[in-house]
Amino acid sequence: MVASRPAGTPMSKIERALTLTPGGSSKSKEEKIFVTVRVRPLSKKELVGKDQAAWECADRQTIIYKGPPQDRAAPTSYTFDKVFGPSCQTDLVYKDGAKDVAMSALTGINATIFAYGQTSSGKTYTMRGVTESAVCDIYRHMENTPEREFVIKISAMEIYNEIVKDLLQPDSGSLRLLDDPEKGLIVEKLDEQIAKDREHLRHLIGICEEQRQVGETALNDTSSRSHQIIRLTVESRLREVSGCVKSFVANLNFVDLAGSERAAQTHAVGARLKEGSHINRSLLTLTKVIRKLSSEKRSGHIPYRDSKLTRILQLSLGGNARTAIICTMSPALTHVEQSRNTLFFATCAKEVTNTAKVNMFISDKQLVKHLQTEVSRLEAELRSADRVSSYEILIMEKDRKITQMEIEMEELKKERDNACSQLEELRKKMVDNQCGILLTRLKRPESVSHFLGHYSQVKLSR
Ligand SMILES: Nc1ncnc2c1ncn2[C@@H]1O[C@H](COP(=O)(O)OP(=O)(O)OP(=O)(O)O)[C@@H](O)[C@H]1O
Repeated sequence: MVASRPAGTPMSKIERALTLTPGGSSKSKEEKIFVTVRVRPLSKKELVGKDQAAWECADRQTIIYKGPPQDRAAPTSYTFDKVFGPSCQTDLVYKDGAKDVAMSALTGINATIFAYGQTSSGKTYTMRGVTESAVCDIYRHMENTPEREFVIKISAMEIYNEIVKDLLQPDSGSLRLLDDPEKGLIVEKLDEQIAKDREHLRHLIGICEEQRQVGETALNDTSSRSHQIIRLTVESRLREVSGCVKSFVANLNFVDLAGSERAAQTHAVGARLKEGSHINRSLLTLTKVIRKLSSEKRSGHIPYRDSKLTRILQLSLGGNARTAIICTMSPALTHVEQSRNTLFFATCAKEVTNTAKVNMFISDKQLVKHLQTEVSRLEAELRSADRVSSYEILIMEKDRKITQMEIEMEELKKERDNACSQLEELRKKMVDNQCGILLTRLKRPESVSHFLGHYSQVKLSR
């Protein structure tokens, strides 16, 4: 069975793909997107402006509005898989909100961690920590699993004004998205590098972050103006196995989205305003996709193709991946409208179901080796089959001869029986003839004594 390659994996050595569970059957697991909300502390600016904290985490899953009364229709309480308050460290956000999903990539399951929220709500702050922790855990797992050989590759892109750029090769210009019927979506010419070790991977991630478009807005001095996707491709296979070696291959995406706010709130003009419209187009499509996927009847057109962001992340939105979304928000009362938008997005996202599979691949090299072994085995089988069939022909020939002989014997028996009955008749006739002759003679008296002697002889002979 040939399966599609994880979307966006650059053209690599993997050409043929199997989508199988480790047990061998092709199974997929349905699972809702794991949605968490992180509320950051009030910022210096907010404190100076005497802003008020309008949100509180009531327990580990519920966030409640505790500001002055507002629109009656607006909910005052929201429930998610986890909520993290202002005092929560990123370590815990990672452990409870992303680790389980991220580590799936080590067993061949595509995984994506998103950060969604308005500008300055803490997306980049959160994603940096989450990525760092995930990298540590990946290398720890590799060290603790010596029986498997791992290869970690990294590629990274940003979507800025609906243009896809390579963060590892900033001079490569705008990259095209191609739809491959077998491999899924491909980001053409996207550079992919093999991480030699943990430090090298950290270094490459650092390069990506430096390259990202940032700008100053009214809400954030170093606001990320683009959507950033750092993609780790995790390949692994057992070191010592004979026969066909299947590898686990999965993508692990760390997605730091641009701010979800309205342009007016950032007082954007000129370039920032243009960015805002493009950012919002991508985020608007993301929201539409999430809303459509979360609706009860999921049928109908899902507008993945309306933005680059949703095309690239299609698998993570209702497809073959496990996904966690960390929604970040400011506790400030002044941002309550944006925070409610974020919570509405999070509410829809938690209704989206993904169907993740274990992705197993056989490289061309491995496949050729396996096929050669298989051909040799079949040839040997064929040779022994030849020997078996020559014996079978011999036995069939003998059987045929036996049947022929049986038929001949049957005919011979019949012939013998016929001959016997003819002989009997002949004898009868002979006796009758002799009796006739004797009766004629009996009419002459001199012959009586001769007849009696002869008659006793005939009787004796019968
Ligand atoms: N949980 C937190 N604890 C302490 N400081 C935080 C937290 N979250 C964010 N910050 C601080 O708030 C500021 C804005 O955060 P960050 O840049 O991560 O926001 P963002 O959502 O990525 O914004 P943008 O969309 O504009 O890029 C930064 O100075 C960051 O250090």
